[in-house]
Amino acid sequence: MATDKLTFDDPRVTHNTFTISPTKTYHYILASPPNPRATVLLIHGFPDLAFGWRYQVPHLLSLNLRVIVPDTLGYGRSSAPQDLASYSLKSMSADMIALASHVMGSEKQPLILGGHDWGGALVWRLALWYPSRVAAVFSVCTPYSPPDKAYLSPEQVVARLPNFTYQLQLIGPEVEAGIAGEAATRQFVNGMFGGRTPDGGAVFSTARGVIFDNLDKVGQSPLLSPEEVEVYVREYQKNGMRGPLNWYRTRKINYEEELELVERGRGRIAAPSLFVLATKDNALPPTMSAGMEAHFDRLERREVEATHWALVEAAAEVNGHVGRWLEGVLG
Ligand SMILES: O=C(NCCCc1ccccc1)N[C@H]1CC[C@H](OCc2c(F)cccc2F)CC1
Repeated sequence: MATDKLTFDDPRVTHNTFTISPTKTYHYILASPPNPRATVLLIHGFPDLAFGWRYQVPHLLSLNLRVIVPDTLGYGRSSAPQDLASYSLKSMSADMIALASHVMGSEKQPLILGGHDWGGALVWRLALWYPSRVAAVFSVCTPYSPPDKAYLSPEQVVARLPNFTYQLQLIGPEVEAGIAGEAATRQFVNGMFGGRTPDGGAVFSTARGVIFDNLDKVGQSPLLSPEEVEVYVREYQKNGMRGPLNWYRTRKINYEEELELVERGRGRIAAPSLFVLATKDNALPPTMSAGMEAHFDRLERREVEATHWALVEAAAEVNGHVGRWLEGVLG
């Protein structure tokens, strides 16, 4: 099926803001059918935006679902607070529940969570922190990993998972300083979304992170139209890269906050869950999800032939898997 996608100012959606505190406002896209049977909250990853779910929103609308899609903390038209603690998964889980409660009001309809990449890591933690609020949860690309019983530094994680080596660069000052302003952001977006240099060079690799020498030679992304690249460039001007990169700087805070879950023996997800694996995602390779079903009561696993950008590259397949799974969940 030809996969319909939203434009940024699509008439089928509204753009809204929700203020949590004086320093924390979220911008979110809302798509509401007349009598929705459930609400889906979609959480994007790095380096993305609410706009990153543009191929999924029309399909979910067609299933008579209301869809809430925020720019997550640090991104787009949402706030990028200075304090690192605001970017912990526990803190952002509370923000997402507050946003969903605000939109759903007193309605007692099911809340379904969907995440991609870092948004996948967040929806798994939301299911742990708010089990009574979450009717079902799906993640594209990001497997579930239970809260750590012992602290592992980023360096120790990389020793175990070499595919995360790029995170050592993202935690540091280089990308925050080097990807600023329209030109560098345009090169970064084209490169992160598959653009290559004339001799086929990449702008990013999991082993090296951002390859700055290739930035000014990168061509057009094969996954985004030039107009879509300009959406990312425009939306990234307000906050820059500090907010997005802060998600990589909260390992210690996440560990300390999540000890509470370990102590209460809450590392298991009871809600109906779906994991959609991307066979060519070299940041989150298939090996990482081995054995994750041990932590679930009801996990469905599917896979799509795609790189990290499965939401775009395999939009119809992702929509098909999520749609069929939702029909089973909603009955
Ligand atoms: O860094 C991320 N995405 C950027 C990908 C950039 C890219 C663009 C284009 C092509 C390839 C790559 N994602 C994060 C998402 C959360 C993950 O942390 C949670 C976690 C663990 F810590 C341990 C075990 C499993 C687990 F999911 C860590 C990677």
